[in-house]
Amino acid sequence: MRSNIKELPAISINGVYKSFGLYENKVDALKNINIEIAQGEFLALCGPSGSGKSTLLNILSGIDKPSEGYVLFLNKLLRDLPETDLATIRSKHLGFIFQFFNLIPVLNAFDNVFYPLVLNGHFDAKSARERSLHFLDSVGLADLRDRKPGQLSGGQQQRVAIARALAHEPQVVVADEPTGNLDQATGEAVLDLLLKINQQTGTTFIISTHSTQLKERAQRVVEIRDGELAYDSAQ
Ligand SMILES: Nc1ncnc2c1ncn2[C@@H]1O[C@H](COP(=O)(O)OP(=O)(O)OP(=O)(O)O)[C@@H](O)[C@H]1O
Repeated sequence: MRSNIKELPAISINGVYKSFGLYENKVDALKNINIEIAQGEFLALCGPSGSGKSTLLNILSGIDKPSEGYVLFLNKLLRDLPETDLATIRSKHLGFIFQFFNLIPVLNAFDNVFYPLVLNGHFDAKSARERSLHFLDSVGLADLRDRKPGQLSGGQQQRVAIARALAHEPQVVVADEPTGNLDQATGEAVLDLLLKINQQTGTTFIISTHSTQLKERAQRVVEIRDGELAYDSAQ
């Protein structure tokens, strides 16, 4: 059963259009996007500001719905799922990493990883504690687990966010500009970490980015311009 699941594409995006607003305010953010993403891929999603990258990430992770077309996530048709099922998919199979880390400032590093695990209802406190320690250790932050985000550097905060995104061992990690708020050296270290995790665990990564380094090192590069697929290194 598990081996069949492994052979399915992680995500299949089919004829996706997305518009915002109406009449003279209408913005066509995505136009006929077709992308199949295999499990284990490390994909950089590129394009100028406003080209539609965040819109596409929101649609492929079931946060937003396409105006037309459909997305299969691990062979499930997101369009037809009720919000409770979408929430379950997000909490079990997806991890999110953001440009501004989105850590909870009053919680220390450990609790920023631990609480989402407990609250998503898939782990009891004991296994959530073990997972939190394990994943903080794997991003090199076990010793700093008692520090709050304000007592950590940008790179360290992003490592906490990566541990949080990975701690439930999702099949797919979606990252929106994960190195966009980091200096070049720190951004490169975070990229090294993401590539290492991808190679060690086979987790699929879909990363929107303006970073040349990330584009150069990604297994696959997809570029969107004005809402259209302009380039796909896999084609
Ligand atoms: N909720 C919304 N309402 C109206 N327009 C929107 C909305 N979200 C996005 N847009 C528009 O859709 C287009 C694509 O935006 P999107 O945020 O996906 O671009 P992006 O490539 O992620 O940009 P950036 O690199 O600056 O983050 C833009 O013209 C944007 O203004």
